[in-house]
Amino acid sequence: MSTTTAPTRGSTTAVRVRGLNKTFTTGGLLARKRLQALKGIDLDIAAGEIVALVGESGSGKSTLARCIARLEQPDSGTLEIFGEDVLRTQRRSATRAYRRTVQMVFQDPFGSLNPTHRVEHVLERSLRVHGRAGADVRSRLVELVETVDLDPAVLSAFPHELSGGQRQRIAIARVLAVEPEIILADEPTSMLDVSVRIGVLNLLAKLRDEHGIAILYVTHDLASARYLADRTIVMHAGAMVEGGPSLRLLDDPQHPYTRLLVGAVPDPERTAPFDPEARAGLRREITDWTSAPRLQRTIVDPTSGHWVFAPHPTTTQGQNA
Ligand SMILES: Nc1ncnc2c1ncn2[C@@H]1O[C@H](COP(=O)(O)OP(=O)(O)OP(=O)(O)O)[C@@H](O)[C@H]1O
Repeated sequence: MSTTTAPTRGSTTAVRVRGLNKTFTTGGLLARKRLQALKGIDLDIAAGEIVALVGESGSGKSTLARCIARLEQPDSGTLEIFGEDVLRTQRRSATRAYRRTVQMVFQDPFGSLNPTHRVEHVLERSLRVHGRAGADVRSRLVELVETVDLDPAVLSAFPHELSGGQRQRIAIARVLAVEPEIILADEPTSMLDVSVRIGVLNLLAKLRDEHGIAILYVTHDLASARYLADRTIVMHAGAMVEGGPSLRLLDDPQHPYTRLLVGAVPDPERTAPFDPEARAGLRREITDWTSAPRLQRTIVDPTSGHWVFAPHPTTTQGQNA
């Protein structure tokens, strides 16, 4: 893709994940522990779509993004990028060719930019490394910083001379220099001041709308998922428990874990307070749901595609009455 052209992939599926599992082994010989970070993940992201992945810390969001970025190797499952089964066809993880299509934006705009180089150098290097620099490098650099809504004057600045929000925009410009079709944004605004977060979210929306980029947006922040993402998927303990169009899902959460997350968001319009007892009740319900003998993906609303991973009706009789 070019940063100036409209979407080219139409409604194609950019990312298709099926049955992805990932286990981490930690500790020494005598205290070895295995942790299943991802349990049978299925996920589709269309070109020109933003999907938010929400859930508490440790639920597996980053691990999933890193598996799609091929920074982690899953134990099993398939990962298709525009229909290509990449775990089979591209044995080596995260090759340069792969990174031309799939790019990751990280949380920390400080850590991701080399402090000793001017912005111009950082962006130019990305263009050259990925073979995207032509004779018109200078105009390409200007175009890149303008795409992320910065003034071309920033090209001569060092990272430390920029604000956090400007730095994250430069990190995104560097990603765009590669002309990716898929961006995995792992908490891209969590280290930024609240006042500049919305600008970065709007930039991601612009990349979806004007450039047709498929975006996986990993966040703790349900309000930003509601604002930005076409669909939201909730992860709990390595599994996807509920998903659907963001507004619908967050307005009518079904899974007790989603209800717990939604209930924890401050809401001046809520009449009843979200008290500790209600929270404890939801925690008990989560345990009942997740330990049910038979769980199934249940469609909540066929029109919107809102679904929840719920106990099979025949297994819940007598529970949670
Ligand atoms: N390299 C690793 N080695 C061992 N365990 C890991 C590794 N990476 C992640 N984990 C574990 O896998 C689980 C999922 O972690 P992950 O970072 O994906 O969660 P997360 O939902 O992204 O959390 P956060 O929002 O805090 O980033 C956690 O229990 C974490 O400790």
